[in-house]
Amino acid sequence: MINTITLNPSLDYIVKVNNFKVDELNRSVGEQIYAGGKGINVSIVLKNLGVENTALGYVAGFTGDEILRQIKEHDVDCDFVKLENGLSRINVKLKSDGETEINGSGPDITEEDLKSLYRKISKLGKGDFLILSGSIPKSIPDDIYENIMKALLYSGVEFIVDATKDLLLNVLKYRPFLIKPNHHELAEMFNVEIKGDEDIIKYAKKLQEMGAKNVLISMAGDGAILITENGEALKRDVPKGTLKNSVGAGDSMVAGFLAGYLKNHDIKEAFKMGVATGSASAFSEELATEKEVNELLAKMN
Ligand SMILES: Nc1ncnc2c1ncn2[C@@H]1O[C@H](COP(=O)(O)OP(=O)(O)OP(=O)(O)O)[C@@H](O)[C@H]1O
Ligand SMILES: O=P(O)(O)OC[C@@]1(O)O[C@H](CO)[C@@H](O)[C@@H]1O
Repeated sequence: MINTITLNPSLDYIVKVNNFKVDELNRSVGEQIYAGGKGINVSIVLKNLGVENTALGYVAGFTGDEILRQIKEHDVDCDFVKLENGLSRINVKLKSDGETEINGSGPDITEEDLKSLYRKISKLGKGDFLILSGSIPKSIPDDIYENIMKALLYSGVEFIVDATKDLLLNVLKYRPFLIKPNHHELAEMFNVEIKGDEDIIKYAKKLQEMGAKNVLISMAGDGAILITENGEALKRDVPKGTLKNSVGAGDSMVAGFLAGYLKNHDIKEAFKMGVATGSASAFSEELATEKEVNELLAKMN
């Protein structure tokens, strides 16, 4: 069983504005609304790649209803805790000359809601993967990811964690199967300036020493570096293509990596599939489809 947890899902409101100007009325030239949040994106891409999985987390209000409707439209199983109050957030992704994002803070989650989530994950066991992705709402204690992993420590569940700063650093002792910070997040975690691949490898290896089994550092259009469980450092460039929408590229990479790994447990194939899937999403308005991923895979060595 593969499960994703999105503690703070969103509706991503993608709005395109030509020559956006602050302090003026801008009119959009295109708008889309997609269910988002990192774990949900991972779930949708896994499903697109033929990997059955269940999306877990919290939803609230009419925005939560729309998030669930869209997840079901993607044919992804879901088992969210529905909050009694508040609204799932709307995250604004403004596309003009560059990409500007405003992510909401999300609804309040009570002790009882937390217990409901723990009840759902208590059924997981050996051979299952649990993907913990994204930020956590302010009302949840910030050791939630490590507590979830601690609760499942002897269950045999493998964890994938895509989070930043302490949220990520604090789970390393529970030996996640995979972590995927981007190179900016890596620099931020060690409070250093990263000047090139050598620095990336050096600090990624530190994360491995702290407990992570496989460390995948994404670098947007510059590809990715993987430190495998046996300490090998691998680098991949991205395939050629035109950037259309990078929102969810990192989540797609995580989904692609896992889908690739599940085929025959070959970590190099997983890496290749991760890069192809991240790029396929970056080259598409929506999240990558299997066809788009296969087209890029065919172009990669
Ligand atoms: N401009 C791009 N061109 C080609 N591939 C890209 C581009 N941006 C992202 N990708 C692909 O997606 C992967 C993950 O991208 P990135 O490093 O931006 O992740 P991220 O910061 O977690 O992204 P996000 O938070 O937007 O989902 C990259 O390693 C690459 O394979
Ligand atoms: O606020 P978080 O949880 O860090 O990130 C949320 C988010 O930006 O991540 C996804 C892209 O990776 C989007 O679908 C979503 O809006």
